[in-house]
Amino acid sequence: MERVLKVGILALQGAVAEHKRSIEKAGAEAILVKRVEQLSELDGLILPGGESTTIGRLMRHYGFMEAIPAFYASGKAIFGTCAGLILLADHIESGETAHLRLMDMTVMRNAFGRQRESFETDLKVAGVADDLRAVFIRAPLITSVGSDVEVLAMYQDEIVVARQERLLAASFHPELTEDDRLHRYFLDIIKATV
Ligand SMILES: NC(=O)CC[C@H](N)C(=O)O
Repeated sequence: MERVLKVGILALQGAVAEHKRSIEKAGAEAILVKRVEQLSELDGLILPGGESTTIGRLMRHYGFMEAIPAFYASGKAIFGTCAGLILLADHIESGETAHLRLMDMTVMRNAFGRQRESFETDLKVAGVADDLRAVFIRAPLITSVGSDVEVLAMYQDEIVVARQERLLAASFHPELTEDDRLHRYFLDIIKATV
């Protein structure tokens, strides 16, 4: 029998409980991660949405800036949503947010401006769904990607879901809907690593 995957959710700030619920619904065990020592028991890690500057500051304080790249280098998978996507990026346009520089892409924070602070839409996500429900809240955009990054979804000519090997990034909040297909896709990425 397949063992149950253990997926950590970085629980320093942000939409933590919602990701826990989605991961459990998708059939894996969710572990709230507050200390770097917990990473060793995980098969994969989610960086949630929230406030990227705050999360980045706390990550630096608690040693995650070194521990998460080491976790990735050991062959594990990471999924960043919204603020979590910002934290994965190699480069952030303007601003001094501390970030991990793991994924070869440039992002712009709060890219939709004040008029469209939050909205919902259905997205076609390659290999995942033709109509994934996506909730955007003060969302970032991916403004450019390197050659190793696969673009999985666009919204009005802008990149909103991308993957680089075992890194997955979405600019919206997949954990705020009942639609858990992107979490299941992440579990499939993890399964290929264990
Ligand atoms: N919902 C979110 O995660 C928003 C991200 C937030 N605007 C930031 O830049 O950190």
